[in-house]
Amino acid sequence: MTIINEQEIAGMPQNKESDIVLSVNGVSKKFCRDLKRSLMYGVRDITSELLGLREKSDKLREQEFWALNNVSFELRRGEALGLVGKNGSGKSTLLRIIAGLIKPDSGCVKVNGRVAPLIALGAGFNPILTGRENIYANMAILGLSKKEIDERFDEVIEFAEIGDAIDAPVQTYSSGMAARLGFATAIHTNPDILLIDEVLSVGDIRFQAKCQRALGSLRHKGTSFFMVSHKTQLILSTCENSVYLKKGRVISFGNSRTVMNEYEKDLFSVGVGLKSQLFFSPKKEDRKIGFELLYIILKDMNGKAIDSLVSGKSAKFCIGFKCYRQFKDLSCTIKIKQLGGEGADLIYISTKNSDFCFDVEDGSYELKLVIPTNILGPNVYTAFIRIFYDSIKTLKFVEDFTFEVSTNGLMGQSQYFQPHTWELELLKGNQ
Ligand SMILES: Nc1ncnc2c1ncn2[C@@H]1O[C@H](COP(=O)(O)OP(=O)(O)OP(=O)(O)O)[C@@H](O)[C@H]1O
Repeated sequence: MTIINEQEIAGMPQNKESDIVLSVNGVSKKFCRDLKRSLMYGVRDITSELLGLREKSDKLREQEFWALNNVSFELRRGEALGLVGKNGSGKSTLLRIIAGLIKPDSGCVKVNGRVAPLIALGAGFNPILTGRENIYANMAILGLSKKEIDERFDEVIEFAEIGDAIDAPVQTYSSGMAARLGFATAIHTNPDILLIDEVLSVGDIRFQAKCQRALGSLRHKGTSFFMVSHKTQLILSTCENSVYLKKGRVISFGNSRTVMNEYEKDLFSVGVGLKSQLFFSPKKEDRKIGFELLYIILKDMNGKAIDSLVSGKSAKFCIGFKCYRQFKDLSCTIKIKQLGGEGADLIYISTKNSDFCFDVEDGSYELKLVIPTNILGPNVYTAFIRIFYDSIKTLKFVEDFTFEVSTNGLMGQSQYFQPHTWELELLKGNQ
């Protein structure tokens, strides 16, 4: 595990015991892959616990695995801590343990204050109770008195914007409505710690913006966040520090930018290098519109597929597609930015800007963007590709074609490759 020097962490309060609102110490949790076996182990464990025979075991039984393995970190008052890791790395399990929904097999979680979970929104609701009843039940579980709930109730329903549905059973709600109510309930408990599991991707854009504002004002009041997100941008803009989990273990903990770099390098470098090839399986709707995107591949100038680009070298960005009818004025735009990088696109290329819009008939095609010199420095990049016709009608877009640019050793620390030649002239006056 890499722990980034605390002095390096910008804006992080100094390590005072009273500042720590959440401390996770050596937490491990095992699960069983086989349901029948899992039930059998469960019954055995409960029986031996009742008989006082159960010992905490650090051994795995058949089909068991560690979903979390000796996880430790701390969250300070007012801090936003990100939690990243590939699918299945144990993020939700960790949040569920912190929220007290499941027990760890070993280790402990110390919480100093009130924890409000925004986990699988709406999941905490009882479906047969009404929205109103669920607000009371949920807020009471989080430790609010009846009087406190009465005082906040109107604000909760105003925030949730679910109108008369407040007196209907939650099982009649759409997932968006349940999400609104879940969010409104959690933030109005004035939590010390908010556990957020990809919550901001739920609901329409206007509601997401409203959630962002509400979260901003909670942070001003000193609430600490522990948030899971697969969105690099969100983690970097919200969280000073992050935890990177891999197969249940903490790989690094500290400054978000450093942690995200490590995570993304792992995610996209897959050992020897990221294979920059995307193949798409045909979808029903593709046949309906008459356009099927087949693949996106990087190739060298001889047409051989390559895994990454090299700074200063030539390459082709190849997009394979199949048309089932005629399309006039087919166009493509490619926007490239550094993975996890903020701000504007580094490169924007459009067939329109090169007057290269074309008509296609029924058939298979490969559109090649020929790059005589790759100016990008060594790093991982992501491309947004859009294919459209008749100037504006989108046929397909691919949001995250990720590729790596490596160096042949000549680039050093340079961010871009400047195509160049050198000249030496002997000046006459010096003769
Ligand atoms: N109740 C359970 N019984 C058995 N295995 C489980 C259980 N809950 C989670 N797992 C397994 O534990 C591992 C960690 O799961 P978890 O949901 O915590 O991962 P995650 O990082 O949140 O994944 P994602 O990003 O896909 O949400 C996975 O292999 C998952 O299949």
